[in-house]
Amino acid sequence: MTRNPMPVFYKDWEALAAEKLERGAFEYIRGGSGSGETLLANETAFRQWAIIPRVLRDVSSVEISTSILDQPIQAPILLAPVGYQKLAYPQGELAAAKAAEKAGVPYIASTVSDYSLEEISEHTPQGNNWFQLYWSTNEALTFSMVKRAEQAGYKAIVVTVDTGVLGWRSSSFVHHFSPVRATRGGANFRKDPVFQALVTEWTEDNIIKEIENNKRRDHMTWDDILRLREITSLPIILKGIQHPKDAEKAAELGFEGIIVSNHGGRQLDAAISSLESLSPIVDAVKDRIAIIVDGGIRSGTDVYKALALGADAVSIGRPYIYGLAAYGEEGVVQVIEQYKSQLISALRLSGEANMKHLSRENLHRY
Ligand SMILES: Cc1cc2nc3c(=O)[nH]c(=O)nc-3n(C[C@H](O)[C@H](O)[C@H](O)COP(=O)(O)O)c2cc1C
Ligand SMILES: CCCCCCC(=O)C(=O)O
Repeated sequence: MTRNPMPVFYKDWEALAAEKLERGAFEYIRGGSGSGETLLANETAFRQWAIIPRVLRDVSSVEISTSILDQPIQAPILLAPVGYQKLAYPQGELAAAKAAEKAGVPYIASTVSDYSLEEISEHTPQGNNWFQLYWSTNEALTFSMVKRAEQAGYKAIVVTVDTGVLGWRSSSFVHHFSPVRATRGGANFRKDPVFQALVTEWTEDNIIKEIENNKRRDHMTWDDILRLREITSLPIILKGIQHPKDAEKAAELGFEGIIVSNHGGRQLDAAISSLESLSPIVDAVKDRIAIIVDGGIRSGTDVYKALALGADAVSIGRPYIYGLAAYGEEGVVQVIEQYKSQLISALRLSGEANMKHLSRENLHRY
């Protein structure tokens, strides 16, 4: 028997990433904001739910492929937008997006990617890529990025709405770490014609200064996002929804979906865990729009619990970045395949052949 050299558990992937990466980079990826309350709560919320197995049901065939935004996907799992992926691996976003393409799941490319949107899509001709938008201080730049995403074949725009100001990133203070400087990054900005016109002198310092000046708007409102509707026909997903009233508003305004997320515990420390946010949001929005949840999803059984509580799909951040740091594209494929087989196993062992039938009745709350 050949020994599988890849880790199996999240903690082991994390430990391997810690060995491979420079300390500041690893802590930037691993860390949360403040004292890490929400980071921890995201994971522990899953431990408060248990699966109640059913028996004597035919589970000889179990299907985990599904669709999201009318696109077929091989599992209800997406790769969350994570910026600066060269920190984890030299081929960064290219390797991660290729892994998503291979595994048949969507890849959400961040605004602050270390490869441009065009490079990512050229490397993944069969990929289901979505674009995550940080609303720039410069609206021409915002809309230019959206147009580039459309032209490069991206299938949805994910607007992150929880990052008007950056969370109190304690690990970055301790390690004095700047991800954009560490990767000499911002390739996606550098490729943008509106951005190019903003940089008067094309030096490294000026480029980074302009990225910092332009990457985030701190006074974005619902009206801004509604203007996006006028310039793109792509589905729009709002990422960073935690309150049922905001979910309700997103549905009323006709957005196609939301990502229930606290940014992996990196923004408001002491914010509610993602899983705890989910049920009230599902109740508020019912089946009107797609609901994706992220934060603390560390195995296929966590995916099962999120689906049973009403999510249509989940996205994962750190887990695949650790796979990327450990073994590049292959590591990311391995992480996704482990989630898939754990989900299949959980469905079989709990007597559920059809994951669409999962409901709160499958779960017990301690
Ligand atoms: C290193 C790192 C960088 C991230 N960069 C972005 C980003 O560029 N845009 C964004 O919307 N979210 C970003 N996120 C948040 C993720 O999209 C996602 O919400 C979070 O990682 C989910 O939690 P998990 O890591 O526990 O799975 C980032 C997260 C990490 C860990
Ligand atoms: C515009 C805000 C920059 C954030 C950089 C990436 C990110 O989201 C993170 O959590 O870190």
